[in-house]
Amino acid sequence: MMTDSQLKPPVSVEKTPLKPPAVAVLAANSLQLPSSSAQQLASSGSATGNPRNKCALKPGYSLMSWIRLCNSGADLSGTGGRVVPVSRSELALHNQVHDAWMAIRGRVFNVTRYMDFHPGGVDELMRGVGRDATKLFDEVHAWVNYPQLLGKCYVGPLKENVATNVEADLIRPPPAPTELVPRFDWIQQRSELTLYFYTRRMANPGLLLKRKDTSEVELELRVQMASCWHVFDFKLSAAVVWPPRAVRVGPETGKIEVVLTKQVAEPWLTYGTQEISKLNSTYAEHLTYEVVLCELFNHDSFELCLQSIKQSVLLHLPVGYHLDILLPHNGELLERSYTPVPHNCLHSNSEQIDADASPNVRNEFLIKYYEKGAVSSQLKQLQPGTTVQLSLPRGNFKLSALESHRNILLLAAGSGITPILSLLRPLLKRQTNRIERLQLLYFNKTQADIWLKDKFQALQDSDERFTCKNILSEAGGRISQELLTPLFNRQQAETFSFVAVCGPAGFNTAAANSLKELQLKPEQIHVFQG
Ligand code: HEM
Repeated sequence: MMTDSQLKPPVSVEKTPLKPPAVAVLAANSLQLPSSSAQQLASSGSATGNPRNKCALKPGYSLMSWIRLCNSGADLSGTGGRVVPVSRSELALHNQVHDAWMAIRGRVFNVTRYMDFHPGGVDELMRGVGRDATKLFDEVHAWVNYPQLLGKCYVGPLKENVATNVEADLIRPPPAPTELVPRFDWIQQRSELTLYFYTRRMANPGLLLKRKDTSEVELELRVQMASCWHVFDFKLSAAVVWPPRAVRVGPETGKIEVVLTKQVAEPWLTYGTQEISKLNSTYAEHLTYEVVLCELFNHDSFELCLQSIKQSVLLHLPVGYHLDILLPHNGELLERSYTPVPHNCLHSNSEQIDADASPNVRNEFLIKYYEKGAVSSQLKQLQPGTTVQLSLPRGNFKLSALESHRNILLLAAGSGITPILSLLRPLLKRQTNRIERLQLLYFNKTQADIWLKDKFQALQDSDERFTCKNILSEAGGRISQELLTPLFNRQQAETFSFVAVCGPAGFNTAAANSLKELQLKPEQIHVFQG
């Protein structure tokens, strides 16, 4: 009898070879793993704990042993810690198993000591030595976090790249391919089917998952990358339970994982079939949602919870994106943009601003109402069961723009906190170029106006990198250059190098002007327009 762990998709059904879902989960400066994953990985030898690892590593060559070696002070680059620019002809000389260098994205690594630790095996790694292996590396596993794994093996820049800023090169995302179609993969266990989609690092993808009618085998899955949607129409081999058991979208890894429960627990020969198509940025669609909850949150705001009709749609927004809520009223269509608050932020028992992998069949909003506000005053009166329309997620926020920044300042005013809120978790969880300091200045009129005060306090208590300071206009606090100047002390190494701003138009303009006066460049500022 087959056990779950023995069930693997037959390779023949795939056009491309099956590759594992993989991203190295490593802390930035030193190679470290959270202890639970470290234990898990120590036994699997895979950078991700992925059980489908192809190559059995020799005893003593697990990921943990590699981390230990990296932290041992051994000279893994062979240059005694010096950074040495390397010409192509020099690189070509290091093409032996006992003397192996490899260039990836203009940076040369000495991979000699990594050979036996490489989960794909020595022969595979040897395919890239003595040359620029960027293309090959990306073809096999673009998601692997090589700067971190090979940090101690860095020899120097490839000479034609010497003129570039090497440090920036370390953290710069790979150039975006003009047309990147997410790569699909799948694995199964007796009772589960997991679909994987790989976009690219820092792609910050969005996801829309739709059950077709009430079908248990037909699913439409759309991956949003910037303004383009890649559509995967699935006809599964057999019925699955709706909604999925878990959905994980990695803004940083670019990996999407959808775990479906099979209605009948048995091995499948294949996942089924799929057709791929593309929708361009002009594509507009409205999704019908119903109100499940609409109740006061504080003296001038309310909470609105929307769920897709028959729970047939699951929506994960790219970080920093928003939706338009559309509401018919007196023959007109009222329309206003709102950013949902992170999943579980309002209703989890925990004080944490956090989310889990439970599928997002609901979207929750915190909305400030204005007595004379055409949209908010109408939305506030919605009764459970009423339907509204939601647009597809929109936005121009680029998570990758923050990748090279470790000290980030967030300026939010009033309800402008919602897009800022969506950044907290992805930034604090970022593995590459780990955040050092994330400071939120939250501007409100009075104490009573502050949203989610306890959650911010809890986050501050649990993560020393995060601080939240409330600034009240009733106490004379307001956005100004004087207020911001002390935060930009260029003598300090950890001065803020990126600022995200969201508030009413006047606040945004004042913040942007002050930041310009403080010599921040436009690429160091993102203003979410309210
Ligand atoms: C450029 C030449 C390379 C080739 C041809 C290559 C090939 C492979 C192959 C075939 C696998 C198994 C993946 C699969 O089963 O589909 C693999 C896994 C892996 N490789 Fe490489 N590799 C190369 C370079 C590197 C480098 C430079 C690193 C260092 C960071 C690396 C790190 C990894 C990791 C961490 C895995 C395991 C991924 C997982 O946990 O699922 N590889 N490689």
